Order: sequence, then structure tokens, then C-alpha cells
Amino acid sequence: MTCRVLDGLWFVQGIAGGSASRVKASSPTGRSSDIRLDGKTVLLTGGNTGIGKETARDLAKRGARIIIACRDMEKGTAAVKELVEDSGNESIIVKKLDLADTKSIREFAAQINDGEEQINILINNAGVMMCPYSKTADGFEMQFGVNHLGHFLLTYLLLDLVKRSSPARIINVSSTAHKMGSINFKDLNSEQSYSSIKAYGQSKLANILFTKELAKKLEGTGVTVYSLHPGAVRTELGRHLNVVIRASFKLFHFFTKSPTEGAQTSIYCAVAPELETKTGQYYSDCAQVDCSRAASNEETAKKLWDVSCKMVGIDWQ
Ligand SMILES: NC(=O)C1=CN([C@@H]2O[C@H](COP(=O)(O)OP(=O)(O)OC[C@H]3O[C@@H](n4cnc5c(N)ncnc54)[C@H](OP(=O)(O)O)[C@@H]3O)[C@@H](O)[C@H]2O)C=CC1
Ligand SMILES: CC1=C(/C=C/C(C)=C/C=C/C(C)=C/C=O)C(C)(C)CCC1
Repeated sequence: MTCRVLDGLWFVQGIAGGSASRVKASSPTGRSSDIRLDGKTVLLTGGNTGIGKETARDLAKRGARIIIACRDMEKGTAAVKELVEDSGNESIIVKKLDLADTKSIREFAAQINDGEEQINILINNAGVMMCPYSKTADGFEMQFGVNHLGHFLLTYLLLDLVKRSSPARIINVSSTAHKMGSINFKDLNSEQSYSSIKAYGQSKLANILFTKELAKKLEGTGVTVYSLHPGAVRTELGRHLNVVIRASFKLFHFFTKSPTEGAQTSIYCAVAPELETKTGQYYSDCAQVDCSRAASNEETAKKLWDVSCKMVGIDWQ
């Protein structure tokens, strides 16, 4: 089977991407991608809907074994049924993972480490955006807890398996919203004051800082790491946006991407051969792009790493 995902799809650089121009979504070399993933295993968080489900669909069509990690088993089972039917790939499974609970993350990782022989591609995709103030089971602000700390701990717990599966890739789905955030070390959990948009920005900035620091630590291991902005994509992520903003997104439908289009940069980071020698970079519309200065600050990245270790109770040098 040949899958041509990068060819023939026209992407919209979303409103959140800063430009409304249409760009051709092709790899830097302009090649379409018919890469196969037979014999490879992909683990993807939040794969029951949105960008995650479309990423899973594509990678399943390439022959990979797919593990969808999601918090709602009913939704996850429905997604697996749909993806198996569509792709003809029966090697798609769902496992329970609630990133808002470190106990669930540890249980999930233990099951994967016991039951799986390899993880060649780990896609940290799940996310929550601009929710009303709430805390995870461990008392972390929800967006920082799920989007950053949950994936930080998950990656740590799966890393030996990922390393043993090298060449392997870790992909962190961030956002251009990282530009609106800063890491507020004095109040990471937004207990003193909460802005839902700043907290989202902080969590997405943390995704990029984590990517860069992890890439350095993994140099020479055969495991490469990427972060990305998928574009402004019509998914359930906007469920907490107010009605006016949602209506504007509907009105300016032309400037947003479908979930299939929004999945392309994740797929690109997962399969593009030209990325094999690259690590730690940030991508958008299937091309490497610059992230903010704050996201390139090595001191902040190191400090965030150390604080994150303390918060989730691990020693990760
Ligand atoms: N849509 C967009 O325009 C943009 C999206 N992104 C990023 O893309 C990624 C995917 O988002 P998108 O597909 O749009 O959003 P969706 O809301 O459609 O999907 C998010 C997924 O994350 C899951 N999730 C949320 N909280 C948890 C949790 N505690 N534990 C496990 N899974 C959880 C959701 O599960 P459930 O179905 O149960 O809620 C869902 O499967 C996110 O990281 C987001 O920040 C970045 C920039 C723009
Ligand atoms: C909820 C919802 C919508 C909006 C989703 C949006 C607007 C998501 C934007 C996310 C961004 C920009 C994230 C950046 O990191 C639609 C499609 C209008 C349809 C109705 C339901």
C-alpha cells in the first residue's frame, strides 16, 4: 500500500500560526512520502480524536503496530474500531492512560514495559487547552500537569524501551501558542493567579524546552526528538473557548485546517528520512521553523527539567 500524505494536500497556515497564506505542504525536498512502518510500533497519546486520531490513521496505513493511549476507554475502543476498518491494519490497540494522574501514568508505563517489545515512535500528542482552573490528581495545574508534566513522566518511564528500539523518535506536539507563554518558576501551578491562555502557553513552551533538553541528553543513542506546531486545527481542543471565538473560527473556516491536515507535521516528524540526522528542532507545515527566544533558552530548559523531576518525583540526569 502506498500512502502519499505529504503530496497533494494544501495546508492553511492557521490564524494561530501568524499568517493566513496558503502553503503547499510538502517536505523540504518536495518529495511525497510512501515510507512503510511494517514491524515498527507507534505509541501515541490522545489518539481517540482530533490530530492524534488522524496521525494514528496514517501511521496504521503504513503498517505500524499502533498503541492508542487515552483516558476514556469507550472513546478509545470506538476509535480503534474505526481505524482498523479504515486501514485494514488489525494491529491497533487501546490502553488506558490518564495524564492528569501520575498513578495512571505509572500503571500504563508498567503495562507497556511488560507487554511490548519495542516503541519506535512515541508521539506525545494529548492536550487540554484553556480549561477553567483545575488541578490534576497530584495537585498540578491541569494544563501544565497534562500537557507537560504528564508527558515528561511518561517519556521517562518508557525511555529505556525506546532506547532499546533505536533508531527511534520522540515527538512532542507543541503549539505556536508557546510564544504567548513564559515559565513562571515562582508559580508553575498558577496558584497565585490564573490566566487560562498563559497557562496553556506555559505548557506548550515547556514542550519545546523539554524537547531541546531531551535531544541533548539523547545524543548518540539513536533516539531523536522533535517538537511541532500542527496549525490551527478544527478539533475538540477548542471546547473551552468562548462562543464568540468558536464562531469566528467557524466563520474563518478557510484559515483553519482539518484534523487530517493538522496531522501532517506529526506524520512528517514520525517518518521523514531527512529528519534522521536532526534532533531537538521545532517544525510547522512539515518544515523546520524558529521557535521563540524563550523556547531556545538553555538555562530555562535545564531549570525546567530539574523542577519537573522534583514535581513528579524522579531522578532523571
Ligand atoms: N487544534 C489546534 O488548533 C492545535 C492543537 N495543538 C496541540 O495538538 C495536540 C492535539 O490536540 P487536538 O487534536 O487539537 O485536540 P483534541 O481535544 O481533539 O484531542 C486531544 C486529545 O488529548 C486527550 N487528553 C486530554 N486530556 C487528557 C488526559 N488527562 N489524559 C489523557 N489524554 C488526554 C483527549 O482525550 P478526550 O477525548 O478524552 O478528551 C484527546 O484524545 C494538543 O497537544 C494540542 O495542544 C497545538 C496547536 C493547535
Ligand atoms: C471547539 C470547536 C471548534 C473550534 C476549535 C478550535 C478553534 C481549536 C483551536 C485550537 C488552537 C488554536 C490551539 C492552539 O494551540 C470549531 C472547529 C469551531 C467547531 C466547533 C467546536
